[in-house]
Amino acid sequence: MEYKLPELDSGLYEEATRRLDNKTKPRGSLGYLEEIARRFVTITGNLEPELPLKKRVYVFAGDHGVVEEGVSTYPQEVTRQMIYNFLSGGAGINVIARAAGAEVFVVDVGVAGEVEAPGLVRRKVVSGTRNLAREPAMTREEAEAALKVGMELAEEAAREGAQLLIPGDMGIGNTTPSACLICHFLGEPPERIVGRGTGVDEEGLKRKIEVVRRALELHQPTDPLSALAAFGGAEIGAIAGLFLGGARNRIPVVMDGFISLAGFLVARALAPGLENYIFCGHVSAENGARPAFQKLGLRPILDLDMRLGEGTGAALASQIIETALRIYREMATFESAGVSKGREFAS
Ligand SMILES: O=C(O)c1ccc[n+]([C@@H]2O[C@H](COP(=O)([O-])O)[C@@H](O)[C@H]2O)c1
Ligand SMILES: Cc1cc2nc[nH]c2cc1C
Repeated sequence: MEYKLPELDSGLYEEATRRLDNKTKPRGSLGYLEEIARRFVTITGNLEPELPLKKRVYVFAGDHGVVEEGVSTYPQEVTRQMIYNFLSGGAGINVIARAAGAEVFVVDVGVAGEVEAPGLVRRKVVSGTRNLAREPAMTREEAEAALKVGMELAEEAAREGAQLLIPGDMGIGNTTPSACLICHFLGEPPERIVGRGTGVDEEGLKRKIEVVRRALELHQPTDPLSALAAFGGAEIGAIAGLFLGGARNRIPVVMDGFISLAGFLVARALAPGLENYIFCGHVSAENGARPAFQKLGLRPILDLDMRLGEGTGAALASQIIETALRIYREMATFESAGVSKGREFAS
């Protein structure tokens, strides 16, 4: 199964560059902000994006059978407890999303047990995954269903006029399947990628590396969907689906941290070239994020030692993306402001 991505028009990129070059500043002096604006215009196919941006955060929640191997410092019930926190507006992502003017949706895609709460988007495809160290975390059907949740929510967001999508995650234990997926897709050894997640000690880190090594040996998946099924989890599948659905609808998706990176890699394996349709919000402080970015040639917008997940790094970066677009839309040109052009315009 391969997902076809829409064509990108390099003419739009050139026209956006021309417009930026006419703003009252030495050419290129706003650095990466200019590249962000050009890329946004090219991805959306719209030379005049409307501001403020309509931004949506989807926090996908799921549980992981692998927690029985002692790979997290927190108990599994924190996943569910944090859902209530998200819904009452008190979590990190709620605060950052308010500052960024983004709407937050909380989606149960794989939490263990029944969860009912007003405002919760109920799209459960599995009631917690199985232990990836012993058996596939999900069936292929469950993996496909998780992917579909993200894709359908992206479609809905597109119909409702969203202009920027931010995938978030909540799931005790999910840095372990994420590390498995990153090792699998990038061919990196576990000791370079596995990190401390919520903060396991030295012994916990060794245990986690061993679990990932064992899982990679046990499963050896041969296609992207079986990799997602083997390692899990549902929230990672939904994140992958949001990336695919966003790209299909020409809505930029902003990658968050380590879990978001794992979801991106699943999606990119299904849709080669996906990196051209997304922004990397930040580089997570989790061990493997930086080497993975280097290998992929990805440039994060922010590098703030964050490792919370929930979409926090991406939501924060969305403010930089919005500011880049304001520059592109609102800055005066040399002509409109009556400012003399430099010699660089002669060429
Ligand atoms: O986003 C990140 O880079 C990140 C790095 C480490 C931990 N987390 C969050 O912490 C939880 C997973 O950590 P752990 O130790 O339980 O695997 C999960 O809810 C993630 O959102 C997130
Ligand atoms: C409290 C807490 C909040 C989180 N948010 C994302 N992952 C998390 C993990 C914990 C433990």
